[in-house]
Amino acid sequence: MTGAPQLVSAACCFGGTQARYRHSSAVLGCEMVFSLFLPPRAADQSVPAAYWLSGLTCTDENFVQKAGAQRVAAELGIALVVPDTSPRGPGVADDPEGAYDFGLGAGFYLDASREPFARHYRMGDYVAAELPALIEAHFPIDGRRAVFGHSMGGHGALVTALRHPGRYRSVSAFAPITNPMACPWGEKAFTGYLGEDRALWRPWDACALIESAPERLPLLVDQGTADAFLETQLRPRALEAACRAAGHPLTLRLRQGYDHSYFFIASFIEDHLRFHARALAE
Ligand SMILES: N[C@@H](CCC(=O)N[C@@H](CS)C(=O)NCC(=O)O)C(=O)O
Repeated sequence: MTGAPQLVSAACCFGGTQARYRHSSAVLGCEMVFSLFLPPRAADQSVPAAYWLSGLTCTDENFVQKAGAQRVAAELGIALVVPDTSPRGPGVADDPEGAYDFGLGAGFYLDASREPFARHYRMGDYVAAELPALIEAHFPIDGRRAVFGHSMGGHGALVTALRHPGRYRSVSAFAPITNPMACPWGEKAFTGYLGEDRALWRPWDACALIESAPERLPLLVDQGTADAFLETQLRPRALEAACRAAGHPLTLRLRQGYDHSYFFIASFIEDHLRFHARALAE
C-alpha cells in the first residue's frame, strides 16, 4: 500500500517551505523520497503543482538545490514536486556494471517489462498516477498539474503528458532526449527495461507518440547549442520533424552557448514557470 508521506526535512524558503518526504511506494515496491516546495499561498488555499523530472544521476535534490525555481514559484503560487529518478533500496536491480545511464538514477520514467527490472522499475506509473494521488491527498494541492524536466526527465515530461491526455495542463522540457529509440542512452535503457522488440518501445518514445497523439498539448523546449549531448543523445531536430509531420505545436528555442548543466536550467527556469502558471490559471 502507498504509505502516507513522512517528513524528512523542511526549511523556510521565500515565505514558503522546501521539504523532503519519505513514503512507501506500492507501485515501485520500495521506499521513495521526494522533494516538495509549497508556496506561501498554500497556507490558506489549495495550489496547482508542477512536477519536475530530473535527468541521469540525479535524485530529488539536484533541482531544488541548483535550479533556483523557488522564488518565482513562490510568487506564482505553484507547488514544485520533485521525485527521484529511479526506485532505490535493497533488492532494487542496478546496471550490472554500475553505469550511470541505466538502473539506479536512470529509471527513464517508464514501466519496465523485462526482468529483473519489471518488479521495481515502474517510474511511468509512479510519476503519472501514484505520486500525484499521494500529493493531492496529503497536501493543499489540487488537480491542476504541469510537468517539466531535464534530459532523461525532459523526455519523461514529454512522454508523461503525451501518454495521459487531459492529466496535465502544460508540459515543457530542458534539453530533452527527444527520440530514445534512436540514441545510445535510449537504446540501452529500452533494451534493458523493455527487451529487444522495438514495437514495445514506441509507447515510451516521444517522437513515436506524437504521430498519433489524441491531444495536441503545445510543447515548450529549450536546448543549449553548446550541450555536449546535443547531436548524439538529444537530437531536437527529430522532435521538430515529428511535430511538423503530425501538426503538433512545438516551440523549440535554441539557446546560444548554453551547455547541459543546471546553469542552463537556472537561466531559463523563470520563463518555464511563467509558461506553466499561465496554463495552470486557466
Ligand atoms: N555523468 C554523465 C552525465 C550525467 C549528466 O549530465 N546528468 C545531468 C542530467 S542528464 C544532470 O543533471 N546531472 C546532475 C547535476 O548536474 O546536478 C557524464 O559525465 O557523461
